[in-house]
Amino acid sequence: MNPVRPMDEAPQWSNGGCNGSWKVYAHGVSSDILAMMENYRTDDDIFALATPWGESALAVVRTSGPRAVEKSCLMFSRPGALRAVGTAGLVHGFLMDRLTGEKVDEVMASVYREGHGYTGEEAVEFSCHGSLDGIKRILRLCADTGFRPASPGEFTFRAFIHGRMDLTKAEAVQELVSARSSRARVMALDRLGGALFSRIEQFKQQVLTILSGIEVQLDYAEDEIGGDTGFPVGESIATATALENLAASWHAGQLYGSGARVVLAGATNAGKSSLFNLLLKDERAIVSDIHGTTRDYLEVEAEIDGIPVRLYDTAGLRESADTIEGEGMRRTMHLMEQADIIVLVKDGSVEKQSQEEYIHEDDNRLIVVHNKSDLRSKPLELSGLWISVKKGEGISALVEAIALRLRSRVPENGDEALVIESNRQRDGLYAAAQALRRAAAMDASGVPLDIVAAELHAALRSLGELTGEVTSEDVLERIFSGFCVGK
Ligand SMILES: Nc1nc2c(c(=O)[nH]1)N(C=O)[C@@H](CNc1ccc(C(=O)N[C@@H](CCC(=O)O)C(=O)O)cc1)CN2
Ligand SMILES: Nc1nc2c(ncn2[C@@H]2O[C@H](COP(=O)(O)OP(=O)(O)OP(=O)(O)O)[C@@H](O)[C@H]2O)c(=O)[nH]1
Ligand SMILES: [Mg+2]
Repeated sequence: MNPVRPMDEAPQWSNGGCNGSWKVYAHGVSSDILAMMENYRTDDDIFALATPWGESALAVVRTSGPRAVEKSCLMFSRPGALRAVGTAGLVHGFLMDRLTGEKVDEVMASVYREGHGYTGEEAVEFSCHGSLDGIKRILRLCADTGFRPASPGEFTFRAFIHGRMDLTKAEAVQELVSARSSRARVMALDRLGGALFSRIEQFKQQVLTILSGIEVQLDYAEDEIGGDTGFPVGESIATATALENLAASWHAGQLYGSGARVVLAGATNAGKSSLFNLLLKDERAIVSDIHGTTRDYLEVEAEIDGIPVRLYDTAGLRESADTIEGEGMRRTMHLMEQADIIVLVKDGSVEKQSQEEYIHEDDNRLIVVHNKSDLRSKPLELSGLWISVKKGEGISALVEAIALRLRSRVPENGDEALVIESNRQRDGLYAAAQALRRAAAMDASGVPLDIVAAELHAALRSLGELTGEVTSEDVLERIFSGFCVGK
């Protein structure tokens, strides 16, 4: 066994950040759904590091559960002061190891009583000094005191179970944490504030109105055959269209939330690495006049005109017998396959380009740029943009072209101001819209109203699943397991 362990190795009950996979097994829990859920229960007390695993000014260790205050008292120097807190309050004191009498850290404890705070159950948060060893010690103290390490998203899960938020708000919490652009953050904050929830409630009301109109007819006109059923086709189609518009906002949500892949590719020596450096305003990539300088690709997170992008500098494409260069080119081809935009950089100072056989110029993801315009007295009348990385010319036009191309891939979502990000929400909205369209089509072809009504119930169910009013354990597991531990 290697006795040397890196100081920053995450302790066993921390996943070292987001998207870890803790497995904690439930034994006998309250409601039906909870009983089915493997990793989440609400009858015990949980703890987690809520801040990143790393040295920091402060670190927050949070706890929650029916006996969180009582348990916290066991490891706090001023249990009386903790117990005396009303609905919520802040107490200064020391974390102590009861068994050894050891003073573990000086902290501020935030106390929330049942019915208050984020989770809506008893909770105590400790703001500690952010040293790695200190954090490790505090997490061990929590475990020794009888708290259980939280699963990903378990605090938010509890907030949902205790009715503090619906599923659209819970999803917004994680979308807010992982927002990669200010637009994505603002949109997530909007959803956290209930904008999406209210919109869905409005849709539900519309469907309910249609449904109640039908049910009146079902009750009173059972023996009437044929004729106008009075099904509101116009309203149904209008609601379906509005649902589809909101669903289509997913594309914008993805663009601003997850971003796009922009790959710089082309012949060797064209100036890809030079352009990469210029766009990042940082000498990240090696530049030289030797063909085949870049071999391993470079990858950097950037923002282009408010859109988060992952920018790649790749190995140049040319005929080469060098096996390492060949591997680099194979990786370039792979990145090009996955790209949202390929900026094809050509050396504008030479006639014959080596990349031509590797790239289909009719690919609609392609933006062609001719570099080194400074070496030509008059640029050739070629399609594509002319730039000079050396002189910094044409760069803003290129950036604009990239942003424009990315935005053009996002369909219009009517006058819908809301934007969604989650695939689940998109699918649910489309499902509801389809049910409404089916209902309208059925009515038009003379299908009996009670069968038409079943489609409207299906639409309501899809909408109810979005807020979590109707749910199943696997939906909940899927949503919360994608969260950070500690959120
Ligand atoms: N320390 C800390 N900061 C945090 C969180 C947290 O859990 N703890 N949050 C977690 O993500 C977010 C804030 N979410 C929260 C939501 C409600 C309440 C709360 O105590 N509500 C009061 C009502 C407040 C009011 O009336 O304005 C209550 O329930 O009594 C606290 C945090 C971001 N910052
Ligand atoms: N005159 C001129 N030279 C440039 C310009 N841009 C890049 N160069 C030069 O062209 C050479 C190749 O640049 P790189 O950025 O390394 O080219 P690359 O496309 O990354 O090449 P590989 O990594 O080999 O595929 C270097 O000597 C650069 O200084 C430009 O706009 N004008
Ligand atoms: Mg290069």
